[in-house]
Amino acid sequence: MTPSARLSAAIEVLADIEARRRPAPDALKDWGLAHRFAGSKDRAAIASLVYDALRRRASAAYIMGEGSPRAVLLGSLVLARGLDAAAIAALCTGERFAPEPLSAEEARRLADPDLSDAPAAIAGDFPDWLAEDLSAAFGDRLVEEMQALAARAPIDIRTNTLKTERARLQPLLAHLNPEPTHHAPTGLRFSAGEDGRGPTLQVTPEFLKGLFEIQDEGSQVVAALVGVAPGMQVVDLCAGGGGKTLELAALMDNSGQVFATDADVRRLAPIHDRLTRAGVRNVQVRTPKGRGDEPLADLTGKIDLVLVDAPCTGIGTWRRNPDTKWRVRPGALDERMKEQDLVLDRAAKLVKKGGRIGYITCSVLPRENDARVAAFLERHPGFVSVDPGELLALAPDTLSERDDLISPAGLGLQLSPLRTGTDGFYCAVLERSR
Ligand SMILES: C[S@@+](CC[C@H](N)C(=O)[O-])C[C@H]1O[C@@H](n2cnc3c(N)ncnc32)[C@H](O)[C@@H]1O
Repeated sequence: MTPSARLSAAIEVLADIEARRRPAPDALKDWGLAHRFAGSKDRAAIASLVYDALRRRASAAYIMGEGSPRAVLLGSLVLARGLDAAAIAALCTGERFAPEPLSAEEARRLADPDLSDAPAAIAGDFPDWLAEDLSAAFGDRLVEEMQALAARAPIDIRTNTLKTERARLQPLLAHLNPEPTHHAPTGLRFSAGEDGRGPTLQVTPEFLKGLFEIQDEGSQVVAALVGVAPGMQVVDLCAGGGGKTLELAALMDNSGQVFATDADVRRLAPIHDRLTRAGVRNVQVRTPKGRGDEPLADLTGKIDLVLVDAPCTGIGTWRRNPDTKWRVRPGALDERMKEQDLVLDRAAKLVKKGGRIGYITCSVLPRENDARVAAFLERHPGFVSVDPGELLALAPDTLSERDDLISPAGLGLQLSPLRTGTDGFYCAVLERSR
């Protein structure tokens, strides 16, 4: 396919997403099935155009003066890819599969993309209804923070230290140009190429041998801050597919015990293969046997550390999942907050005296973060929150002096693309004092 034909295809996919309110991956898959002549490079390039357009949907519509799929796509070529009006006009020839030529109005707007008077929700590309929450999170750096969350994300991996070390892994992947991550001690980072796509790491022999896991650097950092150590009895209460379980096992050097579970058995299912591939030997998976089953009943009051990698809106991962930002609704936020309270209450039962809960979200909203911790402390007077200064002391050297990472109500730490070059992650630790 020509670059112009890919633009037309991306406009078609954006129209489908809008008309049928579909998740972007589903719409892209359908397009691929209906256009089997398109090769994998074409499909990847179209996906990248669609994701760039979704990342900048509000600002692209603003500079173009309208929100049609074509306008958003054209606007995003300027905002996300730095193309100028002449380059875009050269792609929009109207010939064969190319988009129609630019109108005079489109050409004028593309030549002068001005966001200086745009409201914060437009300049920062986020839904209006979240303005208050996000202002509470970021104060006068709101627009800068949100623009960083609307940029493309690199791909990070975590070296599986049960099998190798970063200095040995990096040369094996040298053909893909990884750089050591700035903060996480065992991470490597791959930049996205010109088209916004990173390397397909899952097909490398090193991945298949379990030498690394794909995991954002922020996720790597927060899981290491909750104070896990070899020999501990640990519960990973929201283990899902096991991303953090694998990191816990590595940090514990395969000693002690991790009990991994999740309310959703389908999400938990892939964990078994991942544990095997990674050479993990200290994890017991506890799969619930139907609704209402408590597979951890025998562990009440016995656990040193319960990791709560809580269900959340995922706003901190908007760089990677830009369509979710336009689909998240206030009702979903309310639901997630209820689940967060429930899962924290469940964790409280498991912790022994002097033991801890590590509460993690990939959100930047204080209502999912500090406010949930504060509400938990109200409900559970036997717990205290660990001073975030102590968490910083455990952090890699590059972060240990970063008081600016302390969350707005001072109960935890907040990472973000602007602050730490990672996804947006929150982390707080609660200790059982009696
Ligand atoms: C952020 S995801 C976990 C991701 C996972 N830890 C990883 O690193 O790949 C949150 C998980 O919480 C689970 N969950 C929601 N409510 C729960 C509950 N009450 N108890 C246990 N798990 C719950 C969801 O099914 C979901 O898999």
